[in-house]
Parts: sequence; structure tokens; C-alpha cells
Amino acid sequence: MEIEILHLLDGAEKATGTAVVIDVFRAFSLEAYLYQRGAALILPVQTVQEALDLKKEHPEYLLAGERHGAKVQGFDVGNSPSAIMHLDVKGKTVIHTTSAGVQGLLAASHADEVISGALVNAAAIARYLKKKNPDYVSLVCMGLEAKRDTEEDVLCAEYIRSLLQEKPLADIDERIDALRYQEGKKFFDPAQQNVFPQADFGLCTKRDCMNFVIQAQHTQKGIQMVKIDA
Ligand SMILES: O=C(O)[C@H](CS(=O)(=O)O)OP(=O)(O)O
Repeated sequence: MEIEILHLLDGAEKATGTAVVIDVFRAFSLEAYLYQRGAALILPVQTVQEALDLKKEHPEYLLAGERHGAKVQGFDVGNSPSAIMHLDVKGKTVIHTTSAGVQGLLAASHADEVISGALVNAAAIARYLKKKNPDYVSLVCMGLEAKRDTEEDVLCAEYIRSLLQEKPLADIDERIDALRYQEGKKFFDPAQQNVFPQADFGLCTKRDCMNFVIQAQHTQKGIQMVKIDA
């Protein structure tokens, strides 16, 4: 198995083999928590307009996502894992649009298979990949707004690679904790709590707490994200 770490939209476009599109803060942590809490299906869409149109067609769907981190007007919820903790998402179909993670999923069109990546299910992703044993794995770090690299996505990629290569990162927990002084510092900024609540940091950095992967599947109507036990 050859493993490459790629970056941002350009990296997603270049991804081949099995692509793991990584967005720890917060798109794919949110998707994992939605499934953990019983959501039925997640539909990633590229634009806000597509998301609003789909919601109009299906008012029963939950509409989630962000632009510049903030919940978009007309959406039910933002991109915040802690914000869905008080919602009943059981059996719900969720429309999801974000500026980094979801754009990466949709851009990875040259990959044979695309799954999402986050710290909450990193070990499950490594188990799934080991079992499938593809010749090529692309670990794509989506960063901030898919425009610049961020520490948490690169760390998640390095962690998954270390599990695949059976070379454990001895300092993984210290490095996860250090994220609070790096990209994660916005979650501790009192002035940004309405967009980046502190609870999201803990939820997004709780590594290996879920035993499933989320796979992008193509349908006639677009892509859907499906939970697969691993
Ligand atoms: O909602 C988030 O935390 C981010 C905001 S940004 O695009 O990185 O500024 O969205 P995501 O697509 O989950 O990275």
C-alpha cells in the first residue's frame, strides 16, 4: 500500500486509489456525530443555493452547514457538533454544505473510492483500509476553507498513516492537546463562541471514539454519505 498525504482542493482533485478526505474542524466530525446519534443519511452539496433548493423540495430534511464557519441564513443548524447534541436527528436525512470538507469530497473525482476522515473515527478508518488493502491511499487535508493547511487535518493524516504503517505516533495525545493553541484556539476565544463554541473542540478531538467509516456513494441525484461499520 502506497500512502500519500495531499493538501486542499488541488490535493483532492489529484487523489487516486482510496481517498480519505480529512476535515477535523468540523465537517467530518459533525457527520460522524450525526450518524452516531442516529441520522439516516447525509447528502453533501456544493453550494448554499443547492442546499436551500433541496430543503425546499424536502422540508423534512435537516439543513446543516457553514460559510466562514457560521450557520447560513435559512439553515436549521451550522457545522457544529455541539449544536446537534440537543436536536433529535434520529432517522433524519441531513443536507450538508461546508467550505472545506464537503468541497473536498466533491472534488475527489479521480479516486476509486472516497471516505471522510476525522479524529473521532481515525482508527476505524485505518482498520477499514487495512482490510481493503488498496494499492494506493490518498490522505487529503482540507484545511481552512480549503485555502490553507491546518494542523488538525495534517495531524489526522499523519495519525492514520502511522496506524497503517504500524508505527504508532507516541505523542499523538500531546499533539492533539496542542491543537488548542494552534487552529483550535478559536474555540477558546470568548468573542467567537457563537460560531466556534468551546464544546466543539472536545468533540472534534476525541480520537477513535467511533467504529465506523463514512463512504461517499454516487447516485443519480448526486453523492450520499453512507455509514459503514469498521
Ligand atoms: O465550520 C468549520 O469549522 C469550517 C470552517 S472553514 O471553512 O474551515 O473556515 O468548515 P469546514 O468545511 O468544516 O472546514
